[in-house]
Amino acid sequence: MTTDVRTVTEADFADWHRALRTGFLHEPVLTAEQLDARRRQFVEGRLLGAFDGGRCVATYRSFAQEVTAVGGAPVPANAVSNVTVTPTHRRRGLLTRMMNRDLAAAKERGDVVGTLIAAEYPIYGRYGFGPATWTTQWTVEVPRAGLDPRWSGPEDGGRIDLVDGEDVRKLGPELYERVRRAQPGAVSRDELYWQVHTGAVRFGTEWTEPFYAVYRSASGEVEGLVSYESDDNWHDKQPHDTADVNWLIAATPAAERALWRYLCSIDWITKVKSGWRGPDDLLPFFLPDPRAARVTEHADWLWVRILDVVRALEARTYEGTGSLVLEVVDGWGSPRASEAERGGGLAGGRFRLEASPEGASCAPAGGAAADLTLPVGELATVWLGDESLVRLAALGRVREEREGAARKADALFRTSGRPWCPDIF
Ligand SMILES: CC(=O)SCCNC(=O)CCNC(=O)[C@H](O)C(C)(C)COP(=O)(O)OP(=O)(O)OC[C@H]1O[C@@H](n2cnc3c(N)ncnc32)[C@H](O)[C@@H]1OP(=O)(O)O
Repeated sequence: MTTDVRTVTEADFADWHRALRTGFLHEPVLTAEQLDARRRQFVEGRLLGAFDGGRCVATYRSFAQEVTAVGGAPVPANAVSNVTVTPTHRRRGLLTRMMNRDLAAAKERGDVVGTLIAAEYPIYGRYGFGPATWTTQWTVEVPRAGLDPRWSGPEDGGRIDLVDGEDVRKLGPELYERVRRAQPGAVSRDELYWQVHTGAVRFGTEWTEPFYAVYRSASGEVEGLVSYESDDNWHDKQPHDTADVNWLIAATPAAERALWRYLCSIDWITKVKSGWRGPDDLLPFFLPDPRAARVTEHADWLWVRILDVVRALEARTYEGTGSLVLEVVDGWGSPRASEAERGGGLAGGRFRLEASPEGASCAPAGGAAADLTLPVGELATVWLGDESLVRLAALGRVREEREGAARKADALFRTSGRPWCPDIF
């Protein structure tokens, strides 16, 4: 019997969710209320499923998103999520079929990139995605940090107040818009994001009501928000509580400093777990002893798939000045996929990039000699400025066609701040 890959209708929704939960090894059945909450994510045509004898055995969802390019421009993205194949149907090419179909549709629609957060590193490179941002978690040993225990609020005239979820739904969206426009790699959030992350809409995962704190500057401007939980951990008649940060967003270093300082000042808290931060986060250096902040996790985070090289390269800014001819190789190599299914050539070609701090142009380079040859996934890896072409050349992942081209390209592509995506989706 053939397995049919097709778009999912409202009638398939419960079955599709059962397959999704099964693929992620979660309890397979959702309550009617949880299903209703999830219906808000339903967009006709953007959910795919594979069906075997009428039963859903694979899931895939994409949705419209914007990702911030270097310099702050929002770039239209096809965000990919909810990818699962039921264990009984794995390694028969179902993901490949869904991915090919969706990326071709995204290209057709005019999306510039695809984005996703990869569950496992080896899955998505074959489809032309590359890891474009990284993330780090720290655990701060508060007693070792060297902080003054008498601290009772920001010294800069700002203030910190505790608020509830409803306040966060009011204050968060505007603050986040400011944050994401200044943060390459950050992605857009819709209203549902704020509802889910403040417990107003429950998708079926466990919910513990967190604490929320807001930082306002001396002039009363909302500049930072944090959501955190604590574990009520006492032993030997001593508190050993951990403040576990769900998320912290700050539009200014002052807000960031004040919120971390606040978390490290809470009585009973001996550890602060930072949650997923950008790898060059300032947190350790807010502490008199930065070694009190130990890196506990470090991993690739946002993966990008370039769908339109010209628009992707023109959307970002460049700190250096120069001209480069790039041979971008596209097409992936699943031996089981037919040529039509592979979708190779979605974005490949030879392009000339002329860049300077004043602006950039990119156009097909015709027969001009290439400076660098690189797979489309490696272009994604350098697009947000986080990887070095010299390193990629040393690894044999890009090829210099002209000596010194990788160093020259680094001078254009690399950025002073590292990209970061605060979200998981
Ligand atoms: C954005 C997100 O949603 S991330 C979440 C991803 N989902 C999960 O991790 C849930 C558990 N895993 C799964 O459901 C499945 O294993 C999937 C979705 C990752 C892969 O689905 P499949 O249908 O088995 O993939 P498919 O058969 O199309 O595989 C294509 C190729 O990728 C390879 N591949 C697929 N998954 C993996 C993996 N986890 N690790 C290494 N290689 C993989 C296959 O071996 C195959 O290679 P080949 O063509 O050279 O033989």
